[in-house]
Amino acid sequence: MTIAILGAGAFGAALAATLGRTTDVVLWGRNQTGRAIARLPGIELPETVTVTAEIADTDAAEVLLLALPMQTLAPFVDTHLARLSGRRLVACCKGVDLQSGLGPVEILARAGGPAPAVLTGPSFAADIAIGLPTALTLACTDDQLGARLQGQLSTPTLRLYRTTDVIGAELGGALKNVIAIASGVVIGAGLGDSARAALMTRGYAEMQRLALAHGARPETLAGLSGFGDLVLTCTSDHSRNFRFGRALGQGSAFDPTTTVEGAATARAVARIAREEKIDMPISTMVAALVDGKIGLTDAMQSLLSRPLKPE
Ligand SMILES: NC(=O)C1=CN([C@@H]2O[C@H](COP(=O)(O)OP(=O)(O)OC[C@H]3O[C@@H](n4cnc5c(N)ncnc54)[C@H](OP(=O)(O)O)[C@@H]3O)[C@@H](O)[C@H]2O)C=CC1
Ligand SMILES: O=C(CO)COP(=O)(O)O
Repeated sequence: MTIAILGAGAFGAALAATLGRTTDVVLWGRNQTGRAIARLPGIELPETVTVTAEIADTDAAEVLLLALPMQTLAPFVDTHLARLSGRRLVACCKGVDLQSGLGPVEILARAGGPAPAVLTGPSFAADIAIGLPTALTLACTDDQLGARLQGQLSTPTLRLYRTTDVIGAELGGALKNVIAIASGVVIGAGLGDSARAALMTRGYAEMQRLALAHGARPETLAGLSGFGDLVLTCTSDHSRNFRFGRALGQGSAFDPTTTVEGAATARAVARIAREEKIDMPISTMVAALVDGKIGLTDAMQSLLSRPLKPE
């Protein structure tokens, strides 16, 4: 069996590194030259991994993993619709499309074919790539197909759990990035670990509020793709979303070429919350902060002065 990975960034390359230990992999990057991965330096890919900039090299693969930043997924699918049509597709991105408000699986469904899946959960690319133990969620509405993918995409160090709750898995992965930015802001502004714990907990409450309103199951939010990834991303310096938030909190500069999924997702979530009248104060505040519509002091004041209420 051959697995193709579209997107030779950090996550795509990490998946290639681990999957290449048990199967043949084609890793495609639009600007890729040679085998070194610019966004995951120092990783040597196994010989079983073919690295290419020619997308036609992915045409024979049985499964296609799309490891692209969320806001590039819809234009990518539209551009390559004929090539993706009818294929077995797995989204490996976290976020909500700003233009449509859709998650990655609904976007992949435009290509027709078998039910698309999403692979999400707590994992840093660098950990996966060097074979540290990692557990992720594979969500697919078709459980038979999900079971097959679970087997095909698990490796001795990458353990996949399976669910049919695609909405829950997608929204957990998308929303935790927004809360991770907020956690970074709290730490960057010197507000302390207690404030971060409060924010993570209330952030989790609002993740559940939105996800359950969209039909997600509570146990999915409590699992790897929700709570698990929230904990990892809000507490680790390895997270780009956390570091971006910390820079905001410190008032320092941040490299604009870094992928920070939570920024656009915060805007999308703030709009959905407004339209659907769902109370999402932290995500709404992150969107306003990211867009420079509110300052840090006012944002904190606004969160702390909300009416007291039952937990
Ligand atoms: N990194 C991680 O630890 C993890 C990441 N993820 C998720 O994986 C997804 C991808 O992130 P990640 O790999 O880290 O991001 P990176 O920034 O490391 O890489 C993004 C890759 O996407 C490519 N790309 C961007 N736009 C396009 C486009 N329009 N067409 C084709 N290729 C494009 C970039 O190519 P170029 O370099 O040419 O711009 C780059 O190779 C995100 O949703 C992220 O949340 C999930 C779990 C872990
Ligand atoms: O999703 C991730 C960990 O599960 C990676 O987090 P960042 O995108 O914040 O680096």
